[in-house]
Amino acid sequence: MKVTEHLQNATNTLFSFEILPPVKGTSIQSIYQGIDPLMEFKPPFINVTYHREEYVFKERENGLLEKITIRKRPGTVGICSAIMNKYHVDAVPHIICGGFSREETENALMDLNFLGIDNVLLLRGDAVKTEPGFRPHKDGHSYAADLIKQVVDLNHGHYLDEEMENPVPTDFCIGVAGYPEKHMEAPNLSTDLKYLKQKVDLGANYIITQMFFDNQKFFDFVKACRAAGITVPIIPGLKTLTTRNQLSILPRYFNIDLPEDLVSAVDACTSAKDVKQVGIDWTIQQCKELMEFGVPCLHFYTMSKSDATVAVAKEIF
Ligand SMILES: NC(=O)C1=CN([C@@H]2O[C@H](COP(=O)(O)OP(=O)(O)OC[C@H]3O[C@@H](n4cnc5c(N)ncnc54)[C@H](O)[C@@H]3O)[C@@H](O)[C@H]2O)C=CC1
Ligand SMILES: Nc1nc(=O)c2c([nH]1)NC[C@@H]1CN(c3ccc(C(=O)N[C@@H](CCC(=O)O)C(=O)O)cc3)CN21
Repeated sequence: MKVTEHLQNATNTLFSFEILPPVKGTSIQSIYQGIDPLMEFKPPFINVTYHREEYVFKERENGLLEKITIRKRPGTVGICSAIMNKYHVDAVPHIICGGFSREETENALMDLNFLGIDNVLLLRGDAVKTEPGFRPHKDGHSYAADLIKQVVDLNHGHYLDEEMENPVPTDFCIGVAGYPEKHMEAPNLSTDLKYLKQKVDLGANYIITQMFFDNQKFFDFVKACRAAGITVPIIPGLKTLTTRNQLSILPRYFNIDLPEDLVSAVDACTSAKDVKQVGIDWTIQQCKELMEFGVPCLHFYTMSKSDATVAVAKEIF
């Protein structure tokens, strides 16, 4: 079932979460271990991130370094299928532009279609860590908007090969990312919002936001979206702060601010356990306010570690 149908049918705030494929060489059990403890909160859908190739440098016998391209975390399509089979909930694969040609993307979409997966979250993807900025694949897309066009085309039965006879159209429900504190590369929030509106106008059915720790930022964002004519559901994305290091990691990776009260509460902690509890309590408070605001769903970035999200969900759902 489509995410938008889950949202329409819901009588209460929904719970959903996101996992990432484990590194190559790990068993599927490691995924189930991250999901099992969260199933009691009845997620109607689970997101699975998509990962492009990365570069590693291996030293050769002659001492020179060899640049090798690997995909550390393949398997999104297979994991989505496994999740749907095992838990009977919907899986939402992320599809990214970076690192993939249009043809490779179409092939992944075919597999999803054959597997009965009718949801996708369409993203541009991050820059490769060793590169200064995002570089599109030579036969791929530069922006999430272009990927949306490709999926909408397929939904209308238009494949890359225009000469196909009577191709069967797909029927994907399309999610996209939104940034309450603007995307790190956007010159300002209103320009970012203009591109978000473009994604919705092209066919995105709902928005999931980047994590934020100050609910006011989310409330203002929803208001700005509505004022800009964006009418689709907006799902808040939440991450529980679990370590002191994240005070500097999260702002740097995700271009977000951490509220002063949260930072002082973490500063006052004397153990790692205390820090985690502060993070959990903060997310619980965020969830309560967001529910009061009337969000359709609370989406958790668990990144396959379920314990903090379990602690939050126990208080909320
Ligand atoms: N790996 C994952 O599963 C997830 C990744 N992300 C990350 O979110 C980031 C960006 O993805 P999206 O939001 O989908 O990208 P996007 O293509 O919507 O936007 C990327 C940037 O380009 C700008 N932009 C958009 N359209 C433009 C246009 N037509 N002309 C000029 N500028 C334009 C935006 O303002 C933004 O700064 C990436 O860093 C992605 O990896 C977000 C959520 C999950
Ligand atoms: N720009 C961007 N890229 C992403 O891949 C991404 C987003 N935003 N926002 C939504 C989700 C949330 N994502 C993530 C990714 C990692 C952590 C995380 O907890 N990272 C570790 C540090 C990782 C490291 O050191 O490599 C942490 O301890 O916070 C959280 C959310 C992935 N997604």
